Amino acid sequence: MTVEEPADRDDDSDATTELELDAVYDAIDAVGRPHLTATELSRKTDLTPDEARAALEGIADDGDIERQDVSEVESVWYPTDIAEVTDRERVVLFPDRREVVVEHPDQFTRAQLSQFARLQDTNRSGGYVYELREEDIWAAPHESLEDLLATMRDVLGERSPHLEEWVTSQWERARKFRLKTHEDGYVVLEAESDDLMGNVARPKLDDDHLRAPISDSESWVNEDATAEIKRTLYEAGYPVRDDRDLETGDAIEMDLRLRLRDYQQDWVERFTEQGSGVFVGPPGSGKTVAAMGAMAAIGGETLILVPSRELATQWRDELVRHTSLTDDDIGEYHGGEKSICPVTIATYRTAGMDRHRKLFDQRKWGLIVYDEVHHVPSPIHRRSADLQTKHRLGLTATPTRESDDEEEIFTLVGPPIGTDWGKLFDEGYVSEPEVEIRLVPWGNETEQSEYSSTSGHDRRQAAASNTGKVDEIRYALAENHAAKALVFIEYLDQGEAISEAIDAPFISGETPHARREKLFDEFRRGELDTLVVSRVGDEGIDLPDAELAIVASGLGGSRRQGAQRAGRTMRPAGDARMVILATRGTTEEDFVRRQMRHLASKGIRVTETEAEAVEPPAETE
Ligand SMILES: Nc1ncnc2c1ncn2[C@@H]1O[C@H](COP(=O)(O)OP(=O)(O)OP(=O)(O)O)[C@@H](O)[C@H]1O
Repeated sequence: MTVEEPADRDDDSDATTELELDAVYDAIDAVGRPHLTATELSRKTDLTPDEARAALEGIADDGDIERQDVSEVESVWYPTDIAEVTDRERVVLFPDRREVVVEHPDQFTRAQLSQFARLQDTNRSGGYVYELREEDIWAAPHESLEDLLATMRDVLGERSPHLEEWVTSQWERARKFRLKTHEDGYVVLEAESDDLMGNVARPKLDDDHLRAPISDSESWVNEDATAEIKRTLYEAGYPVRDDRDLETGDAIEMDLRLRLRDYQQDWVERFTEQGSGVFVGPPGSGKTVAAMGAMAAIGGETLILVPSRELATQWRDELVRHTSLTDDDIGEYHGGEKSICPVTIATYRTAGMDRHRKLFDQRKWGLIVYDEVHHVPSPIHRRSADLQTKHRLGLTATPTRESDDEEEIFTLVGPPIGTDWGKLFDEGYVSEPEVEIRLVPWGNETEQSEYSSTSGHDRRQAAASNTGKVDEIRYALAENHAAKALVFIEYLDQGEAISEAIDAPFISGETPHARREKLFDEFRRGELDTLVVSRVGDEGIDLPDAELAIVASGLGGSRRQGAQRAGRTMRPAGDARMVILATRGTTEEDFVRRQMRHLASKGIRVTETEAEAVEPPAETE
């Protein structure tokens, strides 16, 4: 069969046309089966059949595709590694729904997407569905609209004028109002236009917020109501930029004793430029050290807010260890101690109490650091968000709270910085945990019928306490026999039972402080390789590092705990693994899947397996 060369073809044109391997994969996709003929390829490209055949031969010479003669005149061509086509990352955009479906996204793609979209769903065959919402664009950590659009085009692989128009309007919407300090020292709310001030701000804010108009687009505001003003306008769809010029406290001389990693240096630079922000990174990724870098860069009096006294002591130790500060420079302010110094560490609870409030409010802090900042929006801690400070820095691994007021954190404290977890995993600063959901059968019929006949909390507890999980725990421990393992449980009696079944100590909120620290130290020193822990391990207490976390029950009421527990195995040490047990066919299974979608949206690899009640593998020496 001869194929006429098209008349307009230049006679000495080279017949073997350069063809991208991707174009072959696209054509294979299009024909819908894992191979194609040269004729089919020419139909999907602008090549003649002869050119297509010559191009395929060229690619086959590189070893990327193989040829199979199927008749005298016809051959089929197929990828050497079929996975190259089936597991290839593919991005499909639905602009009208503002949805992005990604097949097999790689780590970096997921990290990029998490900067301007939220993961809505995943399916078992590696499909991820992301949605772009207003608040995602408002909170995007990019410095300019061009940077944000560049990231989007990089991920989407195409330009969508319709979508970009919407993103631009949302980006601009987040810059319609700002708070600033007038040269005479009072605080002003400035709108981009008279209409916005007249039709949006003034109707929604009252005399407690606005003292008096200064012009048609500016109002003098009540300094103590700035957090309220920001929240009210945010809820009206207008995030407020906070450019107030607040004094820093007395200068503090402070040097870091360790070199900041490049990404930490980048975080600190972006923070000092922006004036506020939240370092979002996996546990163990160096947020605390980066915060010390910010303290040294700002050089003003610093208030550090933490969720518990244990963490206050830990911060003091880390500051003395990593900086030139001495114990005398650092004060602690909580139930146990009341001293205010150039660097003061206090608990959220104390900072939220009226009788202590004036002490904090009368000081012009140069910097406030909110450690575990996902605490701030809850009622007790919201008050601390009003404290006068020039710079506001949040630290968190999980900017999501049960009530989903993630945006609150970024409104109250500042935009996210450093959400690209992909790079942190790639550079090995944090070992990416492998999170595995294991669906476990019931231990016996009685438990299953108990579950079916109960509801609410009892039903959840029945699924969580399924004794079928004990075998699976033994199996997981035996599979990872060398790893140091933490077994998380939700219910105390389940903890006792598992502790006995696997002969490992059980630590709960009822364990005396001294015994708890003793067991943690033995675990850290390797004298113990397995501990069973209750919610005491969620946060506030610095759990020892572990390579394996088994969540037998209680991913808790929130995604935060799920991520926090994943974080326990994320320390930059060896292969971090997290196994989550859920009783098959119960609400626990659905619940766990939802938790894991959140982790997957932050770039963590989540897989799912069916656990069969089998004998644990024999111990290998
Ligand atoms: N630039 C650095 N150079 C050397 N070690 C570092 C650096 N940054 C962090 N580390 C070490 O890595 C470990 C984790 O750091 P850090 O406590 O800052 O992480 P984190 O994100 O705050 O952890 P968590 O979320 O659990 O609080 C610490 O032992 C710290 O000393």
